[in-house]
Amino acid sequence: RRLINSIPGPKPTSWMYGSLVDLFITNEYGENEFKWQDTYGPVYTLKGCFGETRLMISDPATVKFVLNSPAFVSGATQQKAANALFGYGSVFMAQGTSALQSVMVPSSPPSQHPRIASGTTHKYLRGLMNPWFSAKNVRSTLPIMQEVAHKLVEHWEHMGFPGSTVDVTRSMGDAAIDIVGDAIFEHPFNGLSGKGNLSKTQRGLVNSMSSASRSALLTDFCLKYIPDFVFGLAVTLPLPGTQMLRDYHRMTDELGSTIVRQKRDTLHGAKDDAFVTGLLRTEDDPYNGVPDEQIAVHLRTILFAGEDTTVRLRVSEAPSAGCSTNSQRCPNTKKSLREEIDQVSGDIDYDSLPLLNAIINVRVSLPSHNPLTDVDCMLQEALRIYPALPMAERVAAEDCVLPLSQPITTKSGEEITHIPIQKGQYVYVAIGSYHRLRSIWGEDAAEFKPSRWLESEQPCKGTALGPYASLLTFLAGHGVCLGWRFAVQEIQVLVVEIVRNFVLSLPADNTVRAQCFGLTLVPKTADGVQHIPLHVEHVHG
Ligand code: HEM
Repeated sequence: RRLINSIPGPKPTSWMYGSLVDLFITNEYGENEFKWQDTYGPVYTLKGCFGETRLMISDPATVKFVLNSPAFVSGATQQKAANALFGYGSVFMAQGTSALQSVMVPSSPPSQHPRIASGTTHKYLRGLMNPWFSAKNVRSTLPIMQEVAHKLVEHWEHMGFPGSTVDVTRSMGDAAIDIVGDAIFEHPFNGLSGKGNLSKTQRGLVNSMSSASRSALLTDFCLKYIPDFVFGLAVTLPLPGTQMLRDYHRMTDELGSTIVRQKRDTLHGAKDDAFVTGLLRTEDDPYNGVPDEQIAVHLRTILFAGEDTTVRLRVSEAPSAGCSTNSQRCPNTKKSLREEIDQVSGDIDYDSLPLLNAIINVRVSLPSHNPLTDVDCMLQEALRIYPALPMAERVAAEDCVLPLSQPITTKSGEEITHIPIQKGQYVYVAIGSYHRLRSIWGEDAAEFKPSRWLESEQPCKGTALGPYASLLTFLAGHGVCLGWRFAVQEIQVLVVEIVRNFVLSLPADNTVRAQCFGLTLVPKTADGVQHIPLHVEHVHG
């Protein structure tokens, strides 16, 4: 621990909050974090609440180790929050060691469970879900996503969006929920039609958790010292926040039971390729899968993982896709992206649209003559610059040694090439900082520059860490996002449909900022309101 304390880092500005206020409560996400990286390099220390030392890492060798090593698990706070939000048994919290005892299904203790005995709960749950998220399966959901995208356009028309300035986040969230319902759970969640309360309740819950404040930082710190049973009792207190959580659980528990009942009724004991079927137990193999009542836990996990992250990303792209009025950022883009999309008709091969994918950083093989490469495209590289989760928190479950790809000079002038750390050490995997490392992404790493994805050389110089375009946006290693293919396809489909029909622009007097809290990026306007007001116009007048 002494060596950790000799690793340089920013001076704390408060004894109570350390540097966490400077990390999280800033006008724009990364305001201080990216400067710290420039000053101290890709591995530095940071003071948390009451003098606790945390490590910030963006060094690819260190990040790779942390994300792949079983020695690192989700932190206690994250696990408690996941327990409260999703319920015991979520794949998210199963990364933690304590989860291994608590997660799995009271009716089948791990010792009696052949598959769990040979691995961890986390691995087991991923094994149940992973097949559904294969490239082939995700591609088969394309028509469903396209149908929801058409409904979104109709909804905007019906609501009279064209000609006005509106917050589109709500309807984007409704569309994301409908896509999860129709494509993954084969059940209508009625977000866009307004007939269901699910997306409204979920939005309320997400918004209530997404505010950066000093008291939230303290709560976050204290949570890990609160025993599970006390936390469990606290969640039952009659407070507005906990009431909302209970309503959400009641609603999703009922929805989960309905989905299971309908699935069992249609299957009649047979099997199909559906996501839910992959989780269900059967009479022939009662120890495989999860009990019926746990489907609601996975429903909540997928709803949160698939709605919150994706909607925030898509909305941050929307102005640039339809072309922001910010001429410094994208003077030509509107025409070129629109042209690219207008040129295709019939069945779209989304992966073959260079500009569209440059926005979201898909690497594509370009045609020999690409009319768009000379376009000074300045669309946001949304996935790189605005990763929905710009930081992942992990804690060492045992003593271990972290590798470094470049040596660090300690405060005492000693050069070290690895860092021994003790059990209980908290680490932030700094995803947003990694995406701004000049050694990896070039001198212009901090710039919005989609054209980097249109050049013949890979923009990422170094070992690829994530599953997609060498980005860490979907993380990497054993906790890598299960739904990354699904998310990418969903973004492609919705952006294309929106750009085909509408021109979006940011109102001139309203700058949207991204603030980081609860570890996700939250878009806000200068007055602190969580929304993105966009001016919507029809494409053709
Ligand atoms: C742009 C959209 C998305 C982004 C940026 C994103 C990012 C991430 C990240 C960074 C993690 C790791 C979190 C951590 O361990 O701290 C994660 C996990 C996860 N994501 Fe995504 N995600 C997106 C969309 C989706 C979608 C659409 C789904 C499902 C339909 C999904 C399902 C999951 C699940 C189940 C996990 C937990 C994996 C595990 O713990 O093993 N995600 N995602």
